[in-house]
Amino acid sequence: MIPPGAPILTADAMRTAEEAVFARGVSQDELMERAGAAVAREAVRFAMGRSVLVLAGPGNNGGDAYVVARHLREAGLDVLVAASGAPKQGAAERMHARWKGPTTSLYGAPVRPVVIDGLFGIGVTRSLERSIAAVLSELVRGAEFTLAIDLPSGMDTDSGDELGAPRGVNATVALGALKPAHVLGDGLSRCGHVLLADIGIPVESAWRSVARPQMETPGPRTHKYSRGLVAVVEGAMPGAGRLAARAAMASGAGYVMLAGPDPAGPAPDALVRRTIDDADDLADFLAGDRIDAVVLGPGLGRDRRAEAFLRAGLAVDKPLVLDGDALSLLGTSAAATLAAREAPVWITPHGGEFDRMFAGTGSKIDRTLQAAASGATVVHKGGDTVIAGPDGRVRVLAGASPWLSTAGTGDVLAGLLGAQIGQGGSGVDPAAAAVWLHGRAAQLAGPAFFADQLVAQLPEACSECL
Ligand SMILES: NC(=O)C1=CN([C@@H]2O[C@H](COP(=O)(O)OP(=O)(O)OC[C@H]3O[C@@H](n4cnc5c(N)ncnc54)[C@H](O)[C@@H]3O)[C@@H](O)[C@H]2O)[C@H](O)CC1
Ligand SMILES: [K+]
Repeated sequence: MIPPGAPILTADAMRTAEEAVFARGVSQDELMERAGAAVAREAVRFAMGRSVLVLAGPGNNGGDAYVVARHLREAGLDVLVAASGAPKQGAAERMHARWKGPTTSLYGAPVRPVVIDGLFGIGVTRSLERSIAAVLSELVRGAEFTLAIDLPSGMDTDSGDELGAPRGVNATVALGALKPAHVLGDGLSRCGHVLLADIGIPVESAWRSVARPQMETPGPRTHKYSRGLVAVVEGAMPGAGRLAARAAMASGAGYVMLAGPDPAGPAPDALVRRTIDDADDLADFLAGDRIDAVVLGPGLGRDRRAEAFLRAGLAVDKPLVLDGDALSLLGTSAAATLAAREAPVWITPHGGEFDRMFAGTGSKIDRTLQAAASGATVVHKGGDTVIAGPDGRVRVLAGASPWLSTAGTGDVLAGLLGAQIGQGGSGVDPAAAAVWLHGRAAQLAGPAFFADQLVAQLPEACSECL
């Protein structure tokens, strides 16, 4: 679980926010006291009277750990601190001095049922030494419950890559804001439940975790066209287009049309079908006044006709979702092609498609932002779905159901996104709404579902947003 709608800050941005608080006259000691007290509140709840081992490192994460230890001891718990070298300066040294309970060295520490991990937080700059990683892992494995302060020790804060962090941390208290490591990559499995503690640091960020969207119940004057007409272009694999169309229908679109060479096959009667013979025909159809959004790519194919359909779609002056085969056809010229288009466009690549389209460096957030500089809003899918807009805004949905890894769920997302943009909205907002609905429908579908069953859960997911 990741707190929804929460700001995400890099390590540098967090330090800048922290500096601003110091500049207003709050001392480093005060901030560390707040951090330690916030973690201790959670730790007391989880410890339930069991004895606690607090791991304290050499920096400020260790400073927080000494504050936690003091509070837990005052709460009557049996607390032992295991230190990897005493902090030598600043607030951390003063918190160390205030600790009056027993201390042992990290290497001699006994296994205890509750572990508080305060070895390293956002200050990790390199992989943990093998001996430290090994003892940390052993203590966590031996514990019944482990709570990490800010981050599990041994995570790269900005990328979510593990640098020796243990497996098996049950919960992490993020201090002041989420960091990318709470929502990306290895962090998804290493942090456990993520709790966010407000320690009085005002944070501003264009990056946030995805929150439940607000949807509107149709009013008395609403009609099918005002709820958005979504045109889904069908291609070589008609089932994909039908899934996208049905997802749009089941998530609030007023009118959905399926257009292609042979738009037959099983689908609801409410789905309007339109036979399109060639790309010129498609261009004429898509130019129709009433169409609000176009979805192109699911099951499109990669032959010459598919290429011509893609060109026709790109030329249309309407909000456009490109998915699946359309992304493969864009290939390495994606950035240039998308930049040349003036009307809004969303692309929904999974990791493999993304890597074939864009180079880029840095974390998944950095790379997705670089791709969005093309002018497209990019929905970079995965266990950590990163949405980035050309305006620099980022939304991340972490920890969606792993059962989504089945054929057709991407087509469902493309259709959902078509319905969202057909109702207006620009950039990351409709994409975040579509991604939330997709993730929620997957939760509702439970295990071992297939894509059609995901569509069946969409009305229920929508009802939670009204
Ligand atoms: N977010 C806030 O505003 C607040 C954060 N607090 C806590 O402070 C830590 C960050 O503290 P910092 O001192 O910058 O870094 P760390 O404690 O994470 O570690 C620094 C320490 O460790 C050494 N080091 C780094 N990498 C390694 C390594 N691989 N192996 C061994 N040693 C390593 C480094 O040289 C330093 O000596 C943050 O996470 C919060 O927990 C505040 O207390 C409250 C405000
Ligand atoms: K830690």
